[in-house]
Amino acid sequence: MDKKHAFRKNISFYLSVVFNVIEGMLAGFNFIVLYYTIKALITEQLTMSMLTQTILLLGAVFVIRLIVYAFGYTRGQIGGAQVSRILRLSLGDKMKKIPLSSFTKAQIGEYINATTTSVNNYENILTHKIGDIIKNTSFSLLLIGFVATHSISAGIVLLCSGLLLLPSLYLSFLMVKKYGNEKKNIMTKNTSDVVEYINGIQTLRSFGLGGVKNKATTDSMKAYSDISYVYEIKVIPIGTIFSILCWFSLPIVLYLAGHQWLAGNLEASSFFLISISPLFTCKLFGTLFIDLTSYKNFMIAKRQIEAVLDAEEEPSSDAFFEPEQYSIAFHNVNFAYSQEEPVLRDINFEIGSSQFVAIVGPSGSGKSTILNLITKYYEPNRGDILIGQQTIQSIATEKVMPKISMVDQDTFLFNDTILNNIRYTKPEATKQEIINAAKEANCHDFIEKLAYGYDTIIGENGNKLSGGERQRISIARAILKDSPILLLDEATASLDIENELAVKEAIKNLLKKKKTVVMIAHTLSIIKNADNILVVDGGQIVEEGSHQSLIAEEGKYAAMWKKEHQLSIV
Ligand SMILES: Nc1ncnc2c1ncn2[C@@H]1O[C@H](COP(=O)(O)OP(=O)(O)OP(=O)(O)O)[C@@H](O)[C@H]1O
Repeated sequence: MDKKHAFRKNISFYLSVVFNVIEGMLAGFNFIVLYYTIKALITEQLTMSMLTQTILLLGAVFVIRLIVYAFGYTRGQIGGAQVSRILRLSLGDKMKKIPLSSFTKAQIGEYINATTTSVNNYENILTHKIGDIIKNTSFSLLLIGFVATHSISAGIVLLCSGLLLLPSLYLSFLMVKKYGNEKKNIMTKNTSDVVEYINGIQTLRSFGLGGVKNKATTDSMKAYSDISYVYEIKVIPIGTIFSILCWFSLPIVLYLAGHQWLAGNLEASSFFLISISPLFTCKLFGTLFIDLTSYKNFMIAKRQIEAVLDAEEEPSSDAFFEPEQYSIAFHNVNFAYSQEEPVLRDINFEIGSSQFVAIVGPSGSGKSTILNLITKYYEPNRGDILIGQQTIQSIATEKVMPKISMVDQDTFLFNDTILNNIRYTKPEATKQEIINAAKEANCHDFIEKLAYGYDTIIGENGNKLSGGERQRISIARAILKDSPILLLDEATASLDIENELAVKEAIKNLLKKKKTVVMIAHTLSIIKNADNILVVDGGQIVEEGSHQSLIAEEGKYAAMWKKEHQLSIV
């Protein structure tokens, strides 16, 4: 869906504009009726029947106005809701196309604000602000026009007081541009910080950094309240000065109308009408100033939505991807998360279809990055990655991902039942298939012991489960998905002995399946039988071979093996 279509207004919106103009006119009509009643009173022509007719007329206008208001309001609400629905769908659609590498901490705040606050604000412009602005403008113009038919000079004064809106709005728009944008940026950062804070609340509390001591979040909240204060401080004086200047129209109009009346050029009823008109116009102009400033402010929301809709998309491709076999190859692959720091340098390896290859190496050496490139979370800066002899850079992520199962260190679980969490990778799976996968993943027994078994809701990101249990659920997902490539990031070192053994057993069951397996191993005993072991250090493959050959080589791998065994003896 293109950007133009996402913001396109609909017939309901335009109808609400028409109804708002009519409502503004009808509000002015009351004023005119009042004028003729007063005129009849002053000229002593007011009779009971005339008064009754006037009241009936006002009653009828009131009912018509009520109907027009109801229609205008409902149309405006429906129109606005339809636009924001299309906007939300467009944003959701866009999110699917944005490369995963763009979901950085800063961008997350931007995306959350764009899809929530900004869409709400933009909807508010359509459903309330535009209608109010149109209504008040048409009422003001009708009033000024009516006054001008009795006294041109008074009409000009009222018009001039209205025109004071132009310089005032120019100044307030400058403030909105300066501080409104800054406010938006701070709010975006604030959202990112709050998301990070909530995600890390357990860790923060364990270090006693929960409340006010969490400086980053507190600072960002303070920065937001500071900028909001500065913004108000800058805009309020402009509105106040405008109001004061606008109210000068009252004595001037009084003087002009009085002068005309004394000279016998104005009827008493017209004098009365003209003298009270500034009371209405000043109120209307004040409201217009506030509404137009808010309108400008809300337009920042529109730009924030536009920025997300304009974000660079992953290159799409119609290329076919159904390889006959699932070998994986890296040819001279170079990669850096940021330009200054290369993470992988000239990586070359071949993994035959259905082979089991392990990657080992020190922390930060680039092991997970290799998996991130196979899953297309990131694209290499140089070199080629091939699956089944097809270069995957030219293939859409959604075509590659179904061929890969990933068992990561950070298992993401939904706040749903265990059954649904496992089923996630194969929505059509039967309960029996899920139970079989859970048995192979070594989690059936602990699930059965839970009060509601497979129907147990596991909490936000599975927080009711232990680390080992979460990992086994993730393995069950991979078993159920049954894709030809399996990427594993084994992280059993942080588990207690019971969980470590259970996870290792589950991994062994997973490895029995005939798949192309790439496994990052943090403990070496589990990969002794791998077809090939890649030893990564400083973003390069420094050794490669079977367990026996690497031990015989007496290099890095042999040293790691020795250390692990010394540790296990201790
Ligand atoms: N998203 C990222 N943005 C920027 N730098 C990153 C990102 N992810 C990893 N890095 C950096 O890239 C380097 C390699 O990280 P990687 O996670 O691939 O190492 P690893 O060998 O898997 O480490 P570990 O065994 O500790 O998981 C590290 O210096 C790390 O700080």
